[in-house]
Amino acid sequence: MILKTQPDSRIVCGSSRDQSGDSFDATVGQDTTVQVQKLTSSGVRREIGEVDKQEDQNHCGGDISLNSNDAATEKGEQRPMAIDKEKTSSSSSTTTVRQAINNTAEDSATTDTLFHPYDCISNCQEHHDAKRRKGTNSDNDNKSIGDGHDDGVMRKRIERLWTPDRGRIMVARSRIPRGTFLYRLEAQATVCDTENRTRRCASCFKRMNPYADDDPVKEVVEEARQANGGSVGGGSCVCEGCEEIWYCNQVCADRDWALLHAAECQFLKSLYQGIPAAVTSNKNDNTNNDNDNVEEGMSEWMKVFSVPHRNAIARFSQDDFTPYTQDFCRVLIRTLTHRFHELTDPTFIPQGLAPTDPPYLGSTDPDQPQGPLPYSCVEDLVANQATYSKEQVEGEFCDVLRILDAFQTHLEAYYLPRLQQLRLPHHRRQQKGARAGDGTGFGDLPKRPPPRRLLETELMDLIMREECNSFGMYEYPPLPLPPTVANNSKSGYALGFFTRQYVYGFNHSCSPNMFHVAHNKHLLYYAGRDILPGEEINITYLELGPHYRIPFAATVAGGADGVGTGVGQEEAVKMRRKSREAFEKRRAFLKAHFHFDCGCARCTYEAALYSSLDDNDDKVKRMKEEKRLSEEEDRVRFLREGLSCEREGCFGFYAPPSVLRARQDHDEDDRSGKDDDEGRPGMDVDGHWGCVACGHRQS
Ligand SMILES: C[S@@+](CC[C@H](N)C(=O)[O-])C[C@H]1O[C@@H](n2cnc3c(N)ncnc32)[C@H](O)[C@@H]1O
Repeated sequence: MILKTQPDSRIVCGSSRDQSGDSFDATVGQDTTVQVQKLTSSGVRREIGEVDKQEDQNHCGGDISLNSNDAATEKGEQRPMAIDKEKTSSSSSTTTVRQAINNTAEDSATTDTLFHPYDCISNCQEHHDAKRRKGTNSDNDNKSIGDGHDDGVMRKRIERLWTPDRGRIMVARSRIPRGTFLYRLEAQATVCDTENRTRRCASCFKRMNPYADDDPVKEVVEEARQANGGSVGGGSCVCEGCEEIWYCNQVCADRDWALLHAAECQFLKSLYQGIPAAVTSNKNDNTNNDNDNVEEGMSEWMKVFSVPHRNAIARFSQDDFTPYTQDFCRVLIRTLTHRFHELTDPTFIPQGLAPTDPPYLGSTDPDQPQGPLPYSCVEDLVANQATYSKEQVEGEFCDVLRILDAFQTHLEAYYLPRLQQLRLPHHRRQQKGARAGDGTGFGDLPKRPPPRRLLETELMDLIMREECNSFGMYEYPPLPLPPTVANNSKSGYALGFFTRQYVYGFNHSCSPNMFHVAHNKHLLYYAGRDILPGEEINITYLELGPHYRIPFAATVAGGADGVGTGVGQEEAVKMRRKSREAFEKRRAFLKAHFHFDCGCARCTYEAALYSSLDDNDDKVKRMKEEKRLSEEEDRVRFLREGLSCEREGCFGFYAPPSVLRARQDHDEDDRSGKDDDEGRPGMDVDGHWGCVACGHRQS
């Protein structure tokens, strides 16, 4: 593959835009109605379509100099005015955030007003289809998203409020019964993680030839799959262009090519396969130090990048990047590709869910594309700028920023001029020839101006937003746990950057009421227990399985002081210590990975618990306090245990039959539906909750 561009191509930077950050105006009315209005440059509430399009078409010349030292601090997040703290602070898992909500007619939940997800789906589907038939689907095009999502049924059931300590929160407006399968969601951009690039299809994310020969997991998985009558591998193929991205079959390869991969293919190739060292070392070195492995023109092409850009690219290819940073880069490359498509050729964006469609529209059909949302959605995400260390910003983030900036150059200089040719699948390109004037139509390209580039400050914001809003997609190893995963609860296979409000909108809780499980390229959401009107809806950002499944305090304080659980004092102290360690570990994990101090109900409760014990030196008093707290904790057993699978060694959690079925549907490998002694996931979905990992039924 030859990459050529004008040697004098310059990197063009965009017109500067208001970077002052989002601001909110939150007021609490007499009736305790909380209105959160976004006054923002990046546009959630406002009708931004026209404005942003216009802005994005403006671009001005000018060399970009990469100096991102101050990028992280450029955009300070303005915190909105605090709303009534009493109404928003949560003290228990069922805290009513907004009492007034309960009293309105539409919220007084009776059984028949409770929504069943499939009712919603069919209603929305009809609405959507009707619009399509009338050809009015485009009426969504310029609508803002965010609150714009809240149409129809969803608005009645879940709303978004603001709290000063945890930002936007999602609150149930009516009861959501335990087990309700709420929706199936696709990310803005998803990539198979580095380890799974050859195991999972980069388009549908189904498992292909699953494991390397020397991987001990292979045997276990293979056996289980064969027992289920599932097929393994077959028909997988690698992209002919970069030879880095794998697909389960040619259809997936062609689909991904047309949607995304054409834009990134050559760039990924240079990221993975490297560029000649001589080119990276001297900006002014115009000699062609062609390395045999480098295709003709490649080094010429790389000269459009500045030395820092080339060095960053070289670091990626020399494995100076951790696998996670590589994945992180690729997911952002895909996000930028979507933006580029949106701005150069909106008709090209597949007709998936419109921004204003409720996200569960696609629930019944996992093959229905949900499509990426407009880039303005990304600008609505939290970035937690102040929480990153200088080293991280100036090191890893800066490298990623340079790679993303180089990718923008690639899109302008290489991809845009060849847009139509490149979108043809490889084999069709060969047939068509696709030369200008060859009569195929594919070579006659209209000249388009490149869309406005993202500035380096915007790129840095994007990187930070991805850090706070991406979710690992995990699969659960079958029992018995193979040695490689014995100490590792679950193994990630993909990284998804979620911009849909109904994913990123949910805050974390260490005692969640909503659960999600990854299935191929989707996340499936369901209510883990009854969610009451006014209750905040939370998911968990971390593994709440065995690592945190600790004995609850009723047993902890039992035995010796007469609570009667049979646990001796020594044992009780040990358990208490374990419980405290788990608390500290969780908080440290959330701080390190998601950049916030957890303020969930469970952490608030436990923090108070441990500090009251610390303060209490008197032994008798302390034991009394422990007993009191233990009894209290007993009531919140669920908070500790969640839905963790009870089976020894299993890291899964229980899901309702509808979710198990959804995982099974369209999963060719599991189609046989055979039951298996080891309880493979989704094998038995006859009305019982089962573990997503081992299939064990909840007792
Ligand atoms: C995926 S976003 C969730 C939505 C977010 N509240 C918003 O306003 O966009 C994740 C961010 O929400 C905040 N957050 C989520 N759960 C939290 C919790 N339990 N305690 C404090 N902050 C939390 C943190 O700033 C975190 O980085």
